[in-house]
Amino acid sequence: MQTTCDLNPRRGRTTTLSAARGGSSVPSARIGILGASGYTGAELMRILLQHPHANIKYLTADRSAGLAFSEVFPQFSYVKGLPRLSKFEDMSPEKWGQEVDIIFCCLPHATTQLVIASLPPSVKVVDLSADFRLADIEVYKQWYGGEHKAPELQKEAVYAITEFSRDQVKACRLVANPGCYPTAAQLPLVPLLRSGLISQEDIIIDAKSGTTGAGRSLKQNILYCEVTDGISAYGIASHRHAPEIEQGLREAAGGKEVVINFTPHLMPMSRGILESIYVKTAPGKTAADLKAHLQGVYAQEPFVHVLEGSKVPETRLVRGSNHCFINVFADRVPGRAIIVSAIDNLVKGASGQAVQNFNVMFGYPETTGLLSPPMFP
Ligand SMILES: NC(=O)C1=CN([C@@H]2O[C@H](COP(=O)(O)OP(=O)(O)OC[C@H]3O[C@@H](n4cnc5c(N)ncnc54)[C@H](OP(=O)(O)O)[C@@H]3O)[C@@H](O)[C@H]2O)C=CC1
Ligand SMILES: CC(=O)N[C@@H](CCC(=O)OP(=O)(O)O)C(=O)O
Repeated sequence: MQTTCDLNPRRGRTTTLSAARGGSSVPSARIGILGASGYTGAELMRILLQHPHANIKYLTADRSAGLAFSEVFPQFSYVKGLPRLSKFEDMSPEKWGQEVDIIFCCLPHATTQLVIASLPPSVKVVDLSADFRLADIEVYKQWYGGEHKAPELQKEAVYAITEFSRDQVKACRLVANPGCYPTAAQLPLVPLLRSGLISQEDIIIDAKSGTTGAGRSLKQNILYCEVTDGISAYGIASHRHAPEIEQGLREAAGGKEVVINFTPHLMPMSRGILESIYVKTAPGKTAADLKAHLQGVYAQEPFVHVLEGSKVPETRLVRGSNHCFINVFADRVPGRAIIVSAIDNLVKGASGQAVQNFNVMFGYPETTGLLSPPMFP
């Protein structure tokens, strides 16, 4: 059992563990968070403040640069050991690039590539934006509307849903953390395509998200009055997560082309992603076969759970946790199955998975800092 956990971001490079763990010292990682004043930044702070090997050195912001940490995040003001007056810095890697072992990039896409390219090569990176997710920079240009500014770095980036990529993550410098919708879709679909239990054709993903998915900056479409008491589809047939999901599914299908129908919806809730996914089963296979396969694949996984019986995954059951809940149901239509997948967009869909990847990169137990149970209701 751990007995001491110093939450002070300015602390030294080692964390003392208890005698029960052999009295050893495990090196802490010196961390910078770029874009720390947004939603994924706040969620990273919430997780890393409970992480025994996280030594948070720098937090950057744009509009909030120069503001006190406690002013932007009053919720953390009374966490023991946090200096209340520490301020958000501006983005000047030359000031701090030498003093961190890892940065988490929580910046809007297209703002990260040059920043990461300017860092010393010894600094590891987990990028939460979409800047390094698409392996083909032409596809990036088509969906993100501009040339990729760090094509060489793109080649070394590892797209990492942790459960599928541990060996590559261990060895890499730059992790492209997946998007929230793609995480909820690929966790059930990748094993099913790899095993040939479903067809790569006719995959329909009907997705719903809470408004934190859109970030913390002011936007008319996420104002309370625009979102409450209703549901709206957006990005119809044009959402940039479609090519990201297809990239992962194509690899799982052994390179065969996979084209999905993907429609996201905005829901009047702060957190959560729910996806109802419609698939065609392979000849002779049933929904029960799909479920049994996923149960086998995820039996030992700490964060991915195939629910028992006909229990239905819900966003409120995973809220605030790094868990993904999945279940598979037989459709009324012969030869088809319905998969339901739920995550918290800010945790398994962003900052939780980022910390899971960080743990793998630095050789810490993968669940470190991530074992808080879901908040309910
Ligand atoms: N929200 C979610 O559920 C998910 C988000 N992501 C991705 O993670 C990244 C962060 O998302 P999120 O936290 O929601 O976004 P927010 O809008 O909440 O936060 C963005 C952060 O970046 C800073 N920032 C904005 N523009 C610039 C700029 N030009 N230069 C430097 N800093 C800047 C902001 O500073 P300030 O506030 O001070 O202006 C803020 O700290 C995005 O790429 C997003 O697509 C990925 C998965 C899920
Ligand atoms: C509700 C909402 O607006 N969600 C965001 C997705 C958030 C996410 O995962 O996105 P990135 O690919 O930007 O990292 C969107 O649809 O653009």
